[in-house]
Amino acid sequence: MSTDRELFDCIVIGAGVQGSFTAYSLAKRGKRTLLLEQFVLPHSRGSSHGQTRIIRKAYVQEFYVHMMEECYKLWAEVEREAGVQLYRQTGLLVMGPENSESYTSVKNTLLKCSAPTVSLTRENFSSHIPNMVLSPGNGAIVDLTGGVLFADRALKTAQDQFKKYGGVLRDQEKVVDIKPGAVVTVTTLAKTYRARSVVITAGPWANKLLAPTGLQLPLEVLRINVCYWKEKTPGSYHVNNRFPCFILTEREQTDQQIYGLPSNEYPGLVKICLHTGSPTDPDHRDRQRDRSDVDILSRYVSCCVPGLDPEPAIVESCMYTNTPDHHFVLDRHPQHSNIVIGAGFSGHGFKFGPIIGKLLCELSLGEVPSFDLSPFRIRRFEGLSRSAL
Ligand SMILES: Cc1cc2nc3c(=O)[nH]c(=O)nc-3n(C[C@H](O)[C@H](O)[C@H](O)COP(=O)(O)OP(=O)(O)OC[C@H]3O[C@@H](n4cnc5c(N)ncnc54)[C@H](O)[C@@H]3O)c2cc1C
Ligand SMILES: O=C(O)[C@@H]1CCCC=N1
Repeated sequence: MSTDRELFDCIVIGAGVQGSFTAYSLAKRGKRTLLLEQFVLPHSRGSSHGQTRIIRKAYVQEFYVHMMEECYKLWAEVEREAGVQLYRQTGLLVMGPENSESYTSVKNTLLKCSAPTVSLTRENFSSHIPNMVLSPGNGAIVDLTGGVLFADRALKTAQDQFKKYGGVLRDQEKVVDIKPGAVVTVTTLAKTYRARSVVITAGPWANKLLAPTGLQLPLEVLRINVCYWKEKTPGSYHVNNRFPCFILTEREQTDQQIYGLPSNEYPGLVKICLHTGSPTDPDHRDRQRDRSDVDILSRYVSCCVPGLDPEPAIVESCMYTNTPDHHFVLDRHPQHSNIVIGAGFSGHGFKFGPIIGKLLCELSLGEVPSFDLSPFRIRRFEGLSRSAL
């Protein structure tokens, strides 16, 4: 096994959205950065593939709204820098039982943070949102900043800009060992590399990568069925027909959320998914075929999105990596401060890519992060994370 002679400032492991934006931030700041990816790029085996993701300010927690305030600016900066469009504003319709905690807390946070919104009534709902039914007892508010991120394009843009700033991207190089130290040694199936710091952004593989460093986080990997539903009348759910992204904060007194995006990637097909799935091993994702969520979605489509065929036309796979509280992990390794971890994005991390990249870059350079990271610390899992050291 050969050893690369260069000493990198930082090695980022995993070229999903978080690793790609971390590497981009480091290279933009002039740091010698190596980005390692186990698969040939682009690939559809992790969490960042697919053409679209929702971007929004609509959150229960104010800290996410404040992060997004900066993140919208960072998305616009990348768009300008690369000369590509990554965001399309559609508005995000938030619906939920009018007096429920899940709905009122999102609504109150949006209003408290002065995010631009429009509150809808039962009377004016259908004139604003065509072809959708507001369930009895549900309220509706539109987060006007909500919209679609062109995900595959965003990922490629982050990687291309990283390379433009002088970064080194090696795909098809699976990392098999990390040796902590003042200089960290990273071994792939092809080579050994050395760096002053390492950032682990390995998505569903985070715990496999952390094992040699003696740390295990309480992460649960879920396989998600990504369902696309056919319009009965072509174009009726297209953004050009004012159809927004939407989130239903809870369904029939369960804590399950349903979300959707206007037809875009497949002509005439609308993406509507359940915000949960079934436990899986990322190396054996396709072994398991639980479709109970598809039945739940079929019933929802029949009653509330009546202009769609209630059988999915396409079902694809993706993975979530969930923490117990569904908040991210953005922290230094408890025993090795030059190993930084970005993990547990819990099915809602894409929209934060540029700001997470900036924050992980700051952590890896030993700086005080420009945002309060206390909600994202590893020590909140005390008793749940395992350290072998
Ligand atoms: C169906 C679905 C819908 C979603 N919708 C939204 C949404 O609307 N809005 C939103 O904001 N977020 C959404 N998300 C969440 C978002 O996509 C994820 O939070 C985000 O993509 C996580 O990125 P990541 O970089 O952490 O992980 P990944 O994209 O999985 O990247 C990790 C990378 O590390 C690589 N890797 C792992 N192990 C190794 C190794 N040993 N050596 C080298 N490389 C390695 C992997 O191959 C992979 O490329 C959704 C997710 C899914 C699955
Ligand atoms: O993060 C998002 O916006 C989406 C939609 C709601 C559930 C999870 N992902």
